[in-house]
Amino acid sequence: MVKGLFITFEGPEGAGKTSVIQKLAAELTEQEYPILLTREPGGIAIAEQIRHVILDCDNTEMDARTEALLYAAARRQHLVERVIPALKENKIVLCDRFIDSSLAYQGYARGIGVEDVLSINEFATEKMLPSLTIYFDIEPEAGLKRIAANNNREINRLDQEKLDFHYKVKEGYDLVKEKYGERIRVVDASMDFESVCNQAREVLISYFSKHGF
Ligand SMILES: Nc1ncnc2c1ncn2[C@@H]1O[C@H](COP(=O)(O)OP(=O)(O)OP(=O)(O)O)[C@@H](O)[C@H]1O
Ligand SMILES: Cc1cn([C@H]2C[C@H](O)[C@@H](COP(=O)(O)O)O2)c(=O)[nH]c1=O
Repeated sequence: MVKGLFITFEGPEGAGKTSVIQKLAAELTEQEYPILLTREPGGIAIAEQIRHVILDCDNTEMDARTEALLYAAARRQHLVERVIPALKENKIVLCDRFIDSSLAYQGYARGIGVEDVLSINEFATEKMLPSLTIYFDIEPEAGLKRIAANNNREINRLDQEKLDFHYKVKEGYDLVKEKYGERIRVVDASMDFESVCNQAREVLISYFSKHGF
């Protein structure tokens, strides 16, 4: 039986998801919450290899459906190998991106269709969804500026898409928020780092206490 909490973090490029989750995961672990921090695509060896194929290839001509299938394949392996076993051990799994990224990026921004991308992902996940998603809300240009200002961050194939694409990603997320509003909480990610951490921490702690943690 699956017992823990499965919580995901979503948003456009450079919204601050990774930085905020890393800080909060360290704090919450210190406070003895049973946290597992992981990411998509990746988190385990096979999925990290798939990440490399999707994001680090020189081939800018990767077919949109191939891309969608690769994300779904990485998701499947990560779910069965890492997420589900941790949930069975009653852990709180914090995952940097999940299915909503596929719906926004591949389904909407690439133009494959949100319903088609949902359907291959339902096959991959056997319809498993997170119970809570924290959405980092920021204008695409502001997020991209943050990435450009950080010389240490790798720039991947999707970061390099035109600004238009990133605006479509945001529109895709708007559809996702309409469709799954009951599990999605929005934080204002345009604020300074400490304020964004405070907003996300508040959502998490109140969710944990409502769910027996
Ligand atoms: N609130 C903030 N204000 C200013 N800069 C920030 C803020 N949060 C994060 N940053 C910086 O912005 C950059 C992008 O942050 P981060 O990698 O955490 O974003 P992300 O949402 O995980 O991006 P991506 O999904 O594209 O990997 C980093 O250089 C980080 O230090
Ligand atoms: C899970 C997932 C991710 N993406 C995109 C979003 C980002 O451009 C990269 C992941 O890089 P990050 O630095 O770890 O955020 O992949 C996507 O298009 N579809 C997905 O399902």
